[in-house]
Amino acid sequence: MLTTYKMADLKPNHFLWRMEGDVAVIKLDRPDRKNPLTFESYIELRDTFRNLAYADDVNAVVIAPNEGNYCSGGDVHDIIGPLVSMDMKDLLKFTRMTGDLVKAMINCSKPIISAVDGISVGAGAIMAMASDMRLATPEAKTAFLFTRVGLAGCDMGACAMLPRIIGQGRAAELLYTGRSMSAEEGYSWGYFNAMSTSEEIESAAVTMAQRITAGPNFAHGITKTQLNQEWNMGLDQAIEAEAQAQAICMQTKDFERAYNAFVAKEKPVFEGA
Ligand SMILES: CC(C)(COP(=O)(O)OP(=O)(O)OC[C@H]1O[C@@H](n2cnc3c(N)ncnc32)[C@H](O)[C@@H]1OP(=O)(O)O)[C@@H](O)C(=O)NCCC(=O)NCCSC(=O)/C=C1/CC=CC=CO1
Repeated sequence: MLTTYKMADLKPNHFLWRMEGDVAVIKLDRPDRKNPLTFESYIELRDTFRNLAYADDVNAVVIAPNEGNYCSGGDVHDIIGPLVSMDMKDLLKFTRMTGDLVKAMINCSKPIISAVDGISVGAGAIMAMASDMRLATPEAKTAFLFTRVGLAGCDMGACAMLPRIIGQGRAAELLYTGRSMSAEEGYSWGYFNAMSTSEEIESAAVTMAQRITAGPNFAHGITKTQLNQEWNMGLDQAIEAEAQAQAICMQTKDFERAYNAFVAKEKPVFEGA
């Protein structure tokens, strides 16, 4: 039998988390350094997103800022420094591990919303980008600054994801120069879905997540899968994939509940299957 469990069973130690109803709110916990990622937090986030599919109590995730900043990327002292003297085998192990965090977020069947305040750079910017939706405060500064540390802009899927969100030319500029994208630019380019204040961004993201999780969560999982898998499909293949996916959704009780509620002129109550 497939094991099912709750968010608490995942026992994360390297980031903060709490539940807001069926929304898991997680945040990095190094506010004095603007919340960089350590080896441990990368791995724990990767494993958490991998396992969230089986957490019965979680229908969506919010990645929130901590003390005014989202994430300052890989920890320069604990991670970036040691990379300079690593051999190719270990470097590849590291870059694949960081890429696996993005894969885990994309493949996680629960919607992920990032609430971006203050600094969101390097791997932090990628984590926000790999989320389904993003909110920002006017203070949000987003930079894919790999080029500024002598590396290529194509890290953790950036060259695949960013052009799809903001367009090829804008993505090229940000990835070549490493310059900061302001919140205003990000909003006008469609990178950010909505704006909020520092005081309210976390609750705004939770409210947005709960508005989604009040809907048919099994079907939302299908939507997320198709949104991400159809990148690589031609239209014929996408339409067939959606035909199969929708036929599966039509077998759920949630679909029947929505139909019955419509006929009875009532609001449907979804149960996630
Ligand atoms: C732009 C900054 C993030 C913020 O600038 P500013 O607002 O002026 O704040 P500071 O005074 O610089 O920072 C406050 C303190 O935090 C420390 N700090 C900031 N970022 C980090 C970090 N990433 N790691 C460790 N510590 C950090 C900073 O040193 C200050 O501490 P003290 O008060 O003790 O001096 C700016 O800080 C900045 O540019 N930071 C570095 C950002 C960076 O280079 N991140 C890594 C990019 S690469 C990456 O994310 C991931 C990968 C993974 C995969 C493959 C390859 C490479 O990298």
